[in-house]
Amino acid sequence: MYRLSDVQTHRSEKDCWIVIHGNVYNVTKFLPSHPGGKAIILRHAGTDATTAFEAVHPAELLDEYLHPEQLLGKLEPRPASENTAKKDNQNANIPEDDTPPLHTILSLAEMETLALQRLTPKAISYYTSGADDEITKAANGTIYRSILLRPRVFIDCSTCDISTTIMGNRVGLPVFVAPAALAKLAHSSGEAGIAAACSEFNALQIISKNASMSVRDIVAAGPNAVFAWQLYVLKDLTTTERALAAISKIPQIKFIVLTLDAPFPGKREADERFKAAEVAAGTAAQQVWGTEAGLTWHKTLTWLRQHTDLPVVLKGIQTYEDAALAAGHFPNVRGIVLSNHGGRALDTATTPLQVLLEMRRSVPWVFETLEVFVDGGVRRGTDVVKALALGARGVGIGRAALYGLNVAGERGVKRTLEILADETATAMRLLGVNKVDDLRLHHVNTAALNPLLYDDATLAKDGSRAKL
Ligand code: HEM
Ligand SMILES: Cc1cc2nc3c(=O)[nH]c(=O)nc-3n(C[C@H](O)[C@H](O)[C@H](O)COP(=O)(O)O)c2cc1C
Repeated sequence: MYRLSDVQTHRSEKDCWIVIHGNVYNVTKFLPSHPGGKAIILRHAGTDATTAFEAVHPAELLDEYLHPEQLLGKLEPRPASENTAKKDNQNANIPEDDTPPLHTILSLAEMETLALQRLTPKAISYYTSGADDEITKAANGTIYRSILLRPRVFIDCSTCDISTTIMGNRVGLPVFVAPAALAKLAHSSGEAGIAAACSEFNALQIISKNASMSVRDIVAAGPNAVFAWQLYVLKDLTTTERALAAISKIPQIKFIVLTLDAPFPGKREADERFKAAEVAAGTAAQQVWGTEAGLTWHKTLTWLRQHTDLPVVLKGIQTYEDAALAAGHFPNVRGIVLSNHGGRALDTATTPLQVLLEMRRSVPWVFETLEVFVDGGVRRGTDVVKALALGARGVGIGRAALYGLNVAGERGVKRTLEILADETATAMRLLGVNKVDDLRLHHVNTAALNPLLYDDATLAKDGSRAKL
């Protein structure tokens, strides 16, 4: 049993103790490998960091990342009046009463503008940043504007059904919430707020491996939502295997999404600058990455099959060759997400929409074998119908959900999904389409993008499959 005064004497980089949930931890060795940087932990060194920790992390993370010997023992209970736990106001928002009536927010762009006025500087640098010059981040969205829609007339569109299925699960709309870490930086309701909003639409939420709340709490908040769980394979495989075993006991999780486009962190300068400013005396902020960089097709997918019976979706596919490799070879792989991590990983990488078109051109058979999803830059219902017409089964939003969450918690995400659902239905009606499956290639003119597509003439001619 330790007293707080004992803990207070260990507050340096060479000797750092913190208290979380009444337990005293020696985190000295963990400091350099903390993915959020050492500075933020050092700010709480020698204190009770429970409030700060809970503001961004679920309790499970402690067992996952810290070794048993780093748990030193219990903190002597103190009367509530003496509770010195630091109140961390890093996630403080402008009070929600300042939020305009949500029905007056008409577009995702407006929601984003509002969020950017409210989010803390930390959250802005973490959420908005893209890699390097943010060329891919911007292109993900602008590329949708190069596709023109081809509406048909004299088609009865008095009804319009935007529901569909994703990996065999009925969902109320073809838009899903992509996995994004640390939703509590946007709003205290965190990923549970997103789940509750998804529940209203029977929508899919893919829960990030780096969610700020426990998966059980998230799924409990969304009784009518559909859930998948996103996986980063950690360097410590046993820890990942334990996490997969825990997930398999949560029946609401319908499939696993393995993210592949970030084997190493991208250079997100806005975020690095923020972290550097947090670090004392100009010490450079290190890039820290806890995920395994040595994943390969056979080794990793065979290993994964041994640890989960759930279908697997590969996220971060960025070429038609990899789409082809994913199809047909591994029975557990049933889907792919064309994604470049919202422009957060490799800058100037191809946009998901181009990859979708390249797949149509070079490996159209993949659409019969796998469910294909896209994410990145989706802001309008017209974006959604374009991706669907080209063969995507569903379209993900990342930042847009976090912005809605920031503006008004669950209600803000609900409004975000409502805007996209309404815009999607309007676009379908005006195109002369009354159900999702009727959106077809002839509804889009993609000619302007032809010069921007990767041209592998040989493969296109003989139609041969990419080799493993
Ligand atoms: C001591 C146990 C802790 C563990 C095991 C831990 C673990 C992690 C992990 C795995 C991430 C990665 C999330 C991502 O990349 O998206 C992360 C990020 C982060 N952690 Fe911790 N953490 C700990 C303590 C703390 C404390 C005490 C704070 C204080 C507020 C904190 C604040 C953050 C923040 C703000 C991030 C954001 C990541 C970023 O800026 O890139 N963590 N932590
Ligand atoms: C703040 C933030 C955190 C993210 N965290 C994850 C993550 O933990 N796992 C993952 O697979 N993708 C993550 N992504 C990528 C998203 O799943 C998605 O691919 C991307 O945000 C789509 O682009 P958009 O933000 O333009 O919609 C994150 C994206 C953002 C913006």
